[in-house]
Amino acid sequence: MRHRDTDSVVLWWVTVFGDFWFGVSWLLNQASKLNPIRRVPNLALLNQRFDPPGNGSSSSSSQLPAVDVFINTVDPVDEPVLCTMNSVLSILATDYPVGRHATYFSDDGGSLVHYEALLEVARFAAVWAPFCRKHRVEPRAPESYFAAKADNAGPYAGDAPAQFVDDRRHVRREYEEFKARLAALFTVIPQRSEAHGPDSAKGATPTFMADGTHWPGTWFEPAANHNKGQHAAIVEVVLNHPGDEPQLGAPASSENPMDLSAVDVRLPMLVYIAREKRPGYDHQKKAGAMNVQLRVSALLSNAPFVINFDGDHYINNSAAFRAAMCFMLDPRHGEDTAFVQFPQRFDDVDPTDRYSNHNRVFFDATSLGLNGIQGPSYVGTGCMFRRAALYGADPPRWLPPDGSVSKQLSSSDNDPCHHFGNSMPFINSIPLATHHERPVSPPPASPLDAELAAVATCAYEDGTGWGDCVGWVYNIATEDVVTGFRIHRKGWRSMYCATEPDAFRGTAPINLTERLYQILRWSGGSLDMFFSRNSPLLAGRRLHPLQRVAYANMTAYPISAAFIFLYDLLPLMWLSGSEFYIQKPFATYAAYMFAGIAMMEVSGMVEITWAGITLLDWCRNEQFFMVGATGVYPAAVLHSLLRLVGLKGLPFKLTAKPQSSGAAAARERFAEVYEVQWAPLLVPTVVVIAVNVAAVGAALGRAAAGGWSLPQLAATAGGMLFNAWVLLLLYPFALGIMGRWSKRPYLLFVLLVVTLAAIASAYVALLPVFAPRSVSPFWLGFWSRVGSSIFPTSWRI
Ligand SMILES: O=c1ccn([C@@H]2O[C@H](COP(=O)(O)OP(=O)(O)O[C@H]3O[C@H](CO)[C@@H](O)[C@H](O)[C@H]3O)[C@@H](O)[C@H]2O)c(=O)[nH]1
Ligand SMILES: [Mn+2]
Repeated sequence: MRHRDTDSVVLWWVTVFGDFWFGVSWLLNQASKLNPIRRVPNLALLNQRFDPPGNGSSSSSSQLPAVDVFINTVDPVDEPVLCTMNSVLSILATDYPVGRHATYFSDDGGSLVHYEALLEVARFAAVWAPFCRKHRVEPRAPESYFAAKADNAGPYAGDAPAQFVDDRRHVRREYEEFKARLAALFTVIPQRSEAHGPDSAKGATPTFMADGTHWPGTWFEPAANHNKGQHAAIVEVVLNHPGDEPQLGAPASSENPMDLSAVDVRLPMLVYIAREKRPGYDHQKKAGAMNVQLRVSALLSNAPFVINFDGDHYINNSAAFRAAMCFMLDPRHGEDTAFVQFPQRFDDVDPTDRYSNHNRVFFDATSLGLNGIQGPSYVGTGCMFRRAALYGADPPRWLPPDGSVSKQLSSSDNDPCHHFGNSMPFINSIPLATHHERPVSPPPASPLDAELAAVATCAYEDGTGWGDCVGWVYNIATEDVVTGFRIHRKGWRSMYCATEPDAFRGTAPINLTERLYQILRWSGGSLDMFFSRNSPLLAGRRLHPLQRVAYANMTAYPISAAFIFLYDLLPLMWLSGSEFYIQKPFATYAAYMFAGIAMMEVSGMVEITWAGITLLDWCRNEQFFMVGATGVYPAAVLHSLLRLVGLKGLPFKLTAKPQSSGAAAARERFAEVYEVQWAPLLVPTVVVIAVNVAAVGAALGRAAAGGWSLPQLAATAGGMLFNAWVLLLLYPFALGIMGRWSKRPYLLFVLLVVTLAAIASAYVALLPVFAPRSVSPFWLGFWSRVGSSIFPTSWRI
């Protein structure tokens, strides 16, 4: 490399360094894809060994280990209660031995609506779960089940085809009534409280439960000790442990037209939890909620396995728990497997997936690459854990020959990581949680109410290892990636499990601004992790070297954006009109560059073809990375810098959920795609678009004014390719800020042409004033944008 111009030496270094960084990240990115592995669970073998046929899900002789299911929500309105309750129903009806799974519902809003909705769920599930078992219907979330077209339903799989149509009609009616009762909760509860009248002593209107007592959680009219950030801990068992013996239902009768005489009608255990909230405490959002679930469930059912998902995700394939068990119980790697991650799949994403919500490249290619190393990262939902691994145990393969996981966890040395808090029943439960052969705990003999509330208080975790080396990790926006990492660095492995049909499905933000806030949280959290004690660079030797590389890439990727952003703004210099000189790329350089681009594109193609992803998915991924890189990732870098100097960083918010209640049916589908919500986060990308459009317009003007020789024109055209490329990558963003107009995308092109013409003529008019004699720094863009335009990303965007 030769460089003769001293004027632009700083820029020269920036681009050299930037391109070097892109090259290195590309190479590192490839490193984690060297050994992609797709593993398929063998359900037949699992059932044969642990749940012999003939017994079905009603078996009491099943040897399948117990599972505690965690589900989280915050607010019955922001996260529509119907959607959340559908998730709960899909769990209660799932195909797993009824006595061997228990559901822990965490309500961070402390709302009576959620509690009473669960009571309604318990009532409706008495019809729904037996119906699903009898006719083996899928999916077992009623809203999705009834919404599916009959021709998508697949062949009938149950034992009573003759009764199916009648039963389905009956259950559908019941479901409609259930929905009406759910919707009514928002009026019934305030009316009930109104009827009781205000509490004269406190001067507030309490929210009353059906039995006439005060609800200990949040009140409709918040009062001291009864608002969202301040209320007592509540743990209520909604459905108790059903016992291990199957209970057949009643034959059809006039009251109950569904014949259940051959169906197990038990329902699995269901528990409502609202952890204590106190002002001044950092409640650690979802991670804090799940650590409470971990302790409460330990006291009640203490299953050796835990599966967690978000309130807006439901079980779409009721064999999901069994599929995960195939990996956990596998004699080859099973006992060293800490978690089994399923891909996240989404309903209700607009058909063209404008903002890459499906993240196909990450879920269908990258994750398989990781699966061939030490395993996929944890992505927050649809993941089954080994409880002992969450408690901070070492995997068996790293234990001394005479050690065992349970021995290690119960050794109470002074290690703060073995400090689980001071609940003796909890501490006693720890060694038991490692034996998965153990049948599920019977319901506790002595009343545990006080203990249950105690482990759900804020103060319980003070001075313990919770949030640090026990449970889900705190003080970070992406508790998921870092929690998975903490487990990997101990030497555990994880498994990736994609099933057909999808194991879980959920909702995703399809509005541009919401989506950008989501990736801001992810990228900011990831970068925080990179600069924290949990940095992949600081992990010990138990972390596989390639896994370390993958984690480094997965957490440091926002840094690349700093360069991309800069490159995208380079045309600005040329617009300034002052003299500027940059060396042209010489022929050999250009040849290498094009060969490099071709190689990267081809390897990308091979990758997506192997993974079975469509070209559109891939383009969306590239496009959305560029959208992120121009606004969100620089913001994430800023956030991390603020945190590094001890400031608070950016605030992160709950991802908005599609509001499916009420008039939704009448409303247009995917309406959120067309909503424009202005936010500062949008501005940098708008600037990049403006700069690139202006640069192209100015170049056209210059060409029209006859300011260039033919070779110069050709060179400019070459440089403009890259402006066009940037604009093409930002196309979804441009559609996003057009709002409803984006229903007619051709308008965007009309607008583009008009703008270009306007800028070109303005430039021609102004040319005599500024009279630049410069050589186009498109050259700069030309060679330095090599990296930015093709920098591939396969991380979660
Ligand atoms: O104080 C809180 C905040 C959130 N949540 C729950 O956490 C889940 C995820 O929150 P959401 O705002 O929906 O985030 P998403 O962007 O949809 O979540 C993705 O990204 C998160 C990491 O940032 C992961 O934890 C999630 O599993 C993953 O789906 C939801 O069920 C919430 O109810 C709580 O329980 N308490
Ligand atoms: Mn979500």
